[in-house]
Amino acid sequence: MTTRTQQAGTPGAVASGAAVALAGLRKHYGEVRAVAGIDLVISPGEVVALLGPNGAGKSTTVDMMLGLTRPDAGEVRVFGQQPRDAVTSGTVGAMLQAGALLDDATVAETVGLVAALHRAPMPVGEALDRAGVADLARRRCGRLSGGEKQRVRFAVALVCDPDLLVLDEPTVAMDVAGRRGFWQAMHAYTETGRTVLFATHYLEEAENYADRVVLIRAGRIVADGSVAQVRAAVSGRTVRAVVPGATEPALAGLPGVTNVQLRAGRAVLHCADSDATVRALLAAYPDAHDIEITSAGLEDAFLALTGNPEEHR
Ligand SMILES: Nc1ncnc2c1ncn2[C@@H]1O[C@H](COP(=O)(O)OP(=O)(O)OP(=O)(O)O)[C@@H](O)[C@H]1O
Repeated sequence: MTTRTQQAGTPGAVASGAAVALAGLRKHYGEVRAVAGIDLVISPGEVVALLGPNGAGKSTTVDMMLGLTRPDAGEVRVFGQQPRDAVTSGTVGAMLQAGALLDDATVAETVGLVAALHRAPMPVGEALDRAGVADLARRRCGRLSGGEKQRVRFAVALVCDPDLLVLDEPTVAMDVAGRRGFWQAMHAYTETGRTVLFATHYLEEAENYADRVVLIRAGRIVADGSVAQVRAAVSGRTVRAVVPGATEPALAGLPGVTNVQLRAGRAVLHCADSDATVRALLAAYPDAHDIEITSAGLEDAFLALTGNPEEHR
């Protein structure tokens, strides 16, 4: 699996040109080690899912990225800026789980207030439209459902027209239709080349909407790559084929093969690198046929990589 993490703790790793650069990031809360050394570089235009079990350190990482929590060690840059500067300049927009909304303000007033704080906001109407809350513009925030509040928080994040959107579990409290609408809106936004980092528990959201998945366990990154790479890192892939004339030792010698079973000419090859295996298989056995390649789901990968978490010490 390709790993895109940077050299641990190197200040130079908060590299130029990156949308987000985290280097050697650590955070304790008393005895609890919430983040235990995270190095991560996100390029402009990437859509990245931060996945991990409860208490893995996702929110703490996001908070440090936004300047809401100060790291004990390490560095954060967002488009080359300190997190707080990036937030105040409107370079980054955030949608947090518990982002406060004023009960007595209407939706349009709420989004307008945030727009007024920024130098180059998008028109309030456009932010409401994009977030799918234009029909709620005159409703007081105190009278919104949980899912509607989430969409208003999305409009608040969008209105500063940020280059980077940071979303902490954005679809919590949304129903199926709300979730679908939310991701359609997100997709439209990312098509404009913006960078998005979202923390989620929903594996299918990572699978469907992220270019890249970063898996966190006990405050550390345990996998980083495309969905396909993260899946393959856990279990590899299985190649099944009918291979006339093959023997087990010959198949075991093909590149990328970790295990072979051969029965009645039908081979089952467990592979660390199925692309290399299939190329070599066809080169050595041009008559091989009925080839199938399967991989584990992201859920299998998630469970394998995030099981047995270490103590938070
Ligand atoms: N303000 C705090 N004070 C004390 N401990 C905290 C605080 N915030 C987080 N923690 C602890 O730090 C660890 C990481 O928490 P964090 O909220 O970052 O995880 P998470 O991956 O976002 O979890 P979840 O998926 O449950 O939201 C947990 O053990 C949590 O209890």
